[in-house]
Amino acid sequence: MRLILMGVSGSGKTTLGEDLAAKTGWPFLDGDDFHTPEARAKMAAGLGLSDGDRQPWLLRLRAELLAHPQVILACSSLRRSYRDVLRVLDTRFIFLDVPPRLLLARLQERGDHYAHADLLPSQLDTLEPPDRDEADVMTLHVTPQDSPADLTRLALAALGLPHAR
Ligand SMILES: Nc1ncnc2c1ncn2[C@@H]1O[C@H](COP(=O)(O)OP(=O)(O)OP(=O)(O)O)[C@@H](O)[C@H]1O
Ligand SMILES: O=C(O)[C@H](O)[C@@H](O)[C@H](O)[C@H](O)CO
Repeated sequence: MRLILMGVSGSGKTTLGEDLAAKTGWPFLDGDDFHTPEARAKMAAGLGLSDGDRQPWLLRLRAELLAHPQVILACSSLRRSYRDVLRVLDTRFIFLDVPPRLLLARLQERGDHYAHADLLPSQLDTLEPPDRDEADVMTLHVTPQDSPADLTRLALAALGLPHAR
């Protein structure tokens, strides 16, 4: 399975991805590591990326997915058209749906990252939640009470994967 963790900045993709990778032994790729320096600088300045900025990045991530039949990828995948680029054989998505207030609190707390809270409005504007026909997307409605361990358990159960390696 190629598992893609989607959601806006601060939704917890990296946290969940690293935990799932530790549990499953599958490799973990973070979409953040594939941005160009220019794209990072733009986001660090609080400016959202355009479709044109994201296109080469999505194509790089698609190539990574094709090269890794069993992998966990953190990628915001905000628009339907972006998800369609990432849809290769045996792809599943988990959408981390987090209330904006919780996202804001997390991003204000997080220090060591180029994406700050000022990027959040453009992330939320760009987000297209999964359409009804996107049967390969499973949504996790995250509350402030859900610890990383809770979300890992829910994700593993939803995917039908064993809970421990
Ligand atoms: N379940 C959780 N409970 C509490 N805090 C969390 C949870 N998941 C993630 N966090 C915290 O929220 C912040 C954002 O998480 P993370 O970096 O994993 O998000 P992300 O979706 O990968 O963000 P980005 O796309 O900007 O890289 C981090 O400081 C992380 O420690
Ligand atoms: O599509 C996007 O705008 C980007 O993927 C962003 O979401 C960042 O990569 C990330 O979320 C911030 O670190």
